[in-house]
Amino acid sequence: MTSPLSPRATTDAATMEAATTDAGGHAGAPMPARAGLSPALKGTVRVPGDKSVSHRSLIFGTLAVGETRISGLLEGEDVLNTAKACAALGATVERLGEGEWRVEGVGVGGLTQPDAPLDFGNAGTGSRLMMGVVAGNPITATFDGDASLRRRPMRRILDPLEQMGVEVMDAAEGGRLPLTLKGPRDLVPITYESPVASAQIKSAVLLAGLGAPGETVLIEREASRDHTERMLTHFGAEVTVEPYGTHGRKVTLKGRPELKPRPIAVPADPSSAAFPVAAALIVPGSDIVIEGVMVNPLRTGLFITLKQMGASIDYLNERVEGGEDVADLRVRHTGRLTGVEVPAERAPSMIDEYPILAVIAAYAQGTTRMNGLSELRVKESDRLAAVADGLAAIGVAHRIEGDDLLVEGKGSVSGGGPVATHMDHRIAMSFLVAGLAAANAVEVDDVAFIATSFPSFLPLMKRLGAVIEVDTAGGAR
Ligand SMILES: O=C(O)C1=C[C@@H](OP(=O)(O)O)[C@@H](O)[C@H](O)C1
Ligand SMILES: C=C(OP(=O)(O)O)C(=O)O
Repeated sequence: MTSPLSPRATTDAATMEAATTDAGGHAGAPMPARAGLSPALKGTVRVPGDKSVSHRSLIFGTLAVGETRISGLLEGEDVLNTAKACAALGATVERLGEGEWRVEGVGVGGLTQPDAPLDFGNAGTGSRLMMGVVAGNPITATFDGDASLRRRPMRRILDPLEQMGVEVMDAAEGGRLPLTLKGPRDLVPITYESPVASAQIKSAVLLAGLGAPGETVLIEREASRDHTERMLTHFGAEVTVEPYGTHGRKVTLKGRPELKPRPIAVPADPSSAAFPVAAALIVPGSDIVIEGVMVNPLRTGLFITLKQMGASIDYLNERVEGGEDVADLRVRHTGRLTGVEVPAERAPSMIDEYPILAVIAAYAQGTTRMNGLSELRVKESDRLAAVADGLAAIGVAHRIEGDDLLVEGKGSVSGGGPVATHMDHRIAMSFLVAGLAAANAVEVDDVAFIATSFPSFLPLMKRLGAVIEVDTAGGAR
C-alpha cells in the first residue's frame, strides 16, 4: 500500500490512523494486563527498528533535498507522530509497505509553516529534535503532546535555542508544552556545553546548527548516543567528534550544508530487545535468539551490566549494517545472576533500560546498586518512583538513596500488583516481564502505551512462550 502523507492532503488523518492501527496502536482506553508463570522461552525473533534511528531517519529525510528510502522503520506511535510532523512541515512522507517509507525532503531551511499545532503524543525525542529542526527556519510552530509529555522539561532545549536566536512566543509554566517557537531569519551558531548527558539536547542543538552559518559546537561531559552525528556524516554534513575530558565528547558541525538523501536500514532496537533478553534470563530453561540488534557501544550498557551479573548473552554474526554495529543475541537462562554496582557514568548508554534492569536484579542474588539515576525522574513518568512503587507492589525489597536505586535480589519474586504504569511503556513492559517467573501473576494497569515504542511486544513475547493476558473491555484475549 502506498500512503501519501502530504500536509495538505485530506487523507492525512485516515492514512496515519491506518498506519497506527496496522502497527497495533492504542485507541486511548486503558488496557490492564497480567503476566504469569511461563514455560521455558524458545525461538528466534526480531524486535522492531530502533526508535532513535527511526525518528532521525524521517528528520534527515526531511532535511535532505530529494528522496530518502527507509527500511525497517519502527511504526510505533512516537515515530508516526514524527512522520506526521515532517509532513506538516512540507516534506512528502509515504508508507510503501511494512517498515518501508520514502521521504521527499525540502532541504535545510526549506520548511513551510505548519497550519496546525504539531502533536508529538508521548514522545520526548520527536518533540525535542523537531524543535531543533524548526529553529533553523523562519517559521512559527506550536508543539504539543499528551499529559505525560506536557509534564516533561523543555527548558533544556529552549535555553540553547534561545541563545541561537529562536523566540519562545508562548509556553506553559516552566517552559513546558504546549509551546510555540519562532525561528529567526538568521540563526546564530553557538558553542554549548550541555548541562546533562542527553542525546536529545545534543541533537536539538546540532539540528538547529544545520540552519546557522559557521560552526555550532556541542560539548557533553558524558557521551550520549551518537546516532545524530552518524547520520549527519551519512547525509554529507561536515562533523568532527573529539574526546572531551574523561568520558565526554566535543562535536563540531559546519552549518548550512546541502544534505544528500541516503538509504537507511534501521537496525533492531536494543532498548526493545532488552525485554525478551530479560525474560529469557529469568524464566528457567529459556534459550532464545534476537536477530539484528544494534550493538552501538553507546547503547549497550545493559548488556555489559548483565554479563557482569553472570548472564549468558552471546553476540553472534557480528556485522555492520547501515553504518551501525549489529549482532544476533543468543540469550540463555543459567539461574546464576548476582547483584552488581552499576556506575553512574554508564547511565547514558542504558538510560531507558533501568526499569527492566531493576526487575532482573530482583531475580539475581544480592544487592544491585544503580548509581546516578536523576534523569529517570523526567522520562515518560518519574521512573525512579514508578519502579520503586512497582517493586513494592510485587514484593521486592529495594530503596532509593539520593539518585541511586538499590534492589535486594532474592532470586525469586512473589508477584502481585496492580502496578501503576503512569503512561509509560517501559514500566508496563518491565513489570509484565517480572510476572513471567513470579510465584503469583503480576498485574499492570495499562499496556496501551507499549504501542509508542514496541507495538509487536505482546505477540512477540507470546510467540516465545510468555503467558500474558490483556483485559480488553469485557475480557481477556
Ligand atoms: O536521542 C534519543 O533518541 C533518545 C535519548 C534519550 O533521552 P535523553 O536525551 O533525554 O537522555 C532516551 O531516553 C530516549 O529514549 C531516546
Ligand atoms: C525516554 C524515552 O523516550 P522519549 O524521551 O522519546 O519519550 C523512552 O523511550 O524510554
